[in-house]
Amino acid sequence: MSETPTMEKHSFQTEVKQLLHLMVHSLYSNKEIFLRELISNAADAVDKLRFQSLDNSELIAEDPDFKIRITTDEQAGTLTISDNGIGMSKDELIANLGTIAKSGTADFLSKLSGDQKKDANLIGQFGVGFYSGFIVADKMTVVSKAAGSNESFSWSSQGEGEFEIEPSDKAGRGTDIILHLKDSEKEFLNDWRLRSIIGKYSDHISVPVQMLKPAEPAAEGEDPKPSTEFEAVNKATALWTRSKSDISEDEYKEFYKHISHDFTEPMSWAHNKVEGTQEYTSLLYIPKNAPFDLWNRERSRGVKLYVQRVFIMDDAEQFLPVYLRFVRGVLDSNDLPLNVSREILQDSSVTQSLKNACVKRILSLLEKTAKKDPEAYQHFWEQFGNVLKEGLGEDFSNQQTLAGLMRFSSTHTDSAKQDVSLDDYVSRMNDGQDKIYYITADSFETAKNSPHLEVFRKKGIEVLLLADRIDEWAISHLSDYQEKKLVSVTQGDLDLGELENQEEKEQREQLEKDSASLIERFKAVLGDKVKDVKVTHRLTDSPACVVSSEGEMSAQMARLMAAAGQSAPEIKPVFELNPEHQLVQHAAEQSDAVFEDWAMFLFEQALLAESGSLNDPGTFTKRLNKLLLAK
Ligand SMILES: Nc1ncnc2c1ncn2[C@@H]1O[C@H](COP(=O)(O)OP(=O)(O)OP(=O)(O)O)[C@@H](O)[C@H]1O
Repeated sequence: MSETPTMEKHSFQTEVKQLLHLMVHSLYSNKEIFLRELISNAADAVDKLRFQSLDNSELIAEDPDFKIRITTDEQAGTLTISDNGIGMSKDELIANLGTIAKSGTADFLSKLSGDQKKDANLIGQFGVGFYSGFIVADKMTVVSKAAGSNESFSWSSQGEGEFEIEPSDKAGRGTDIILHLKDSEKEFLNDWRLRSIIGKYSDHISVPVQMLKPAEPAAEGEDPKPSTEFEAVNKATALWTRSKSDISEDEYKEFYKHISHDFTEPMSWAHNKVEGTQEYTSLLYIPKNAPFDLWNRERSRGVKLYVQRVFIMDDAEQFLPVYLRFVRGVLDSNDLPLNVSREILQDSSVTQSLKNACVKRILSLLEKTAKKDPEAYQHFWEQFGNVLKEGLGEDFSNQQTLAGLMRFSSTHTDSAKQDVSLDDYVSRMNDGQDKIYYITADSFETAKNSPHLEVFRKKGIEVLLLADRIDEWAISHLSDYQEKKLVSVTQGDLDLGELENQEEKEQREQLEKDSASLIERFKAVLGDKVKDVKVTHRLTDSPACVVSSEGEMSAQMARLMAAAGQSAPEIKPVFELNPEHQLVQHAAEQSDAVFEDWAMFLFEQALLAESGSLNDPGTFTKRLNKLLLAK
């Protein structure tokens, strides 16, 4: 007995519902992009089947010519995008067209403010994809038959809460996307309008996109006969295979949108054909804006891999390091086998040398942009700088190039904007200065106002102000730049070398001698709370500060580890005292009992300035009040 065909109703995942709603409203002014997205999906489906058919030619035996067809039905008010690609099973229809797999989506959507919800660029970050059909359609039907299967299914929805799925009787493999156009969107039935959109968005797709030939002009007294023959309306050559000089900027931009599903234009790209011992073509793009899930080091990344023009896989991450996870592009190799798998890629020496080449191209593209268009580079830095910083610790062979691409805040402007390069810094170094000084802190304000900077400010020595979470880790991997050591101003003994003159050195030594007994008094009170107590050379206006010892983990790093739930070693600071400061002199005049309060107070105050918090703020406040009231 044959089973009765049954219709099932399913609900969209909550995120899909939210996204659908936002998309229809925010992208309305760019509504024609739905066609680009659906043709793009159709081309991907063809690419996937072409790849599978390398192993199993049976899959395409009955219909070997890949194509995408766009047809309209004026009376029904429908526009259909058909492909003879890989198709979808019932389960795939439910999973692919009912959920969004990207992690972090719900979180991202819930954080959007009212204005952001209307921002096409933000919504566009998602890769608008299939759901964009609902911008112009009040109902979508998807009829699909997976390659190699006898069953086909029809999925349909009005783009609200639910979709329906039922068996269907589609003849050949592949997918038909049928858009039931809204009354206001009937312009998309117009042959000329469709051809112009396809020309604009889909020329570079290697699969032919076909439409019916225009009707033959009728002989006198007869009705024009509608054509039944199809013709390709796009160029149908893969963009990267064409020569650079034949490709317009707009074509490059459109191709980026096709491969990235990004709604905005790329910042820049590098297209290279390489012949010789290795033969490959790479077309790599740097996006303009960061996707919402850039922070996620596990997000899908990498390039689209082709071997001899045949699509092999999406997101081939072997060709780009994690710190370049924002790069999109295509790599077409002549040296890899067609049956290459992710496992083979992992161990292949071809992969390694292609990866090195891709990294070099991206870094030199960034260098070029930084030089030629500092404003664009600044925007890039604000979007991707923190990801690029990961490279300092992960890619030692390109570390110096990466360091040159970094941008920092510094005491030169005291602005939170990160626009100082190490080259800028080096070019401004004082006579006799042989080190690059930096400070790391939890926030820009803490860094900027840190007492550790006093002597540097007094002497006009620039210090880089580092306050991003990753900075401490990243900078700890960079020991020097252009043979200049990078030195933290909160770590180790401060040695200003030639920046200090003979007279200053002598004064300092004298002060150290004169303060020996005071230092001992402080040591007696602070005991094992500190590693040591010393006379400072860093401070001019503050009474005291804490520093960490050279070679030891910095306090900032220990805090980051603790915040990340890791066990960090207990770090005892070195307490540095400014004996010339009035408060320290006042403390020195007190009896031992009162001096104890002063010593503790000065110590805790220094901790506070350095870290922004104290373990026991209550006792600190009580002590402070007591000292304020003391006669
Ligand atoms: N014509 C088609 N043939 C086969 N599968 C398709 C087709 N259109 C869509 N799909 C499947 O549905 C999935 C979801 O499509 P959708 O356009 O929403 O997102 P996407 O293409 O994966 O990525 P993005 O969100 O970046 O656009 C695709 O990944 C694909 O598996």
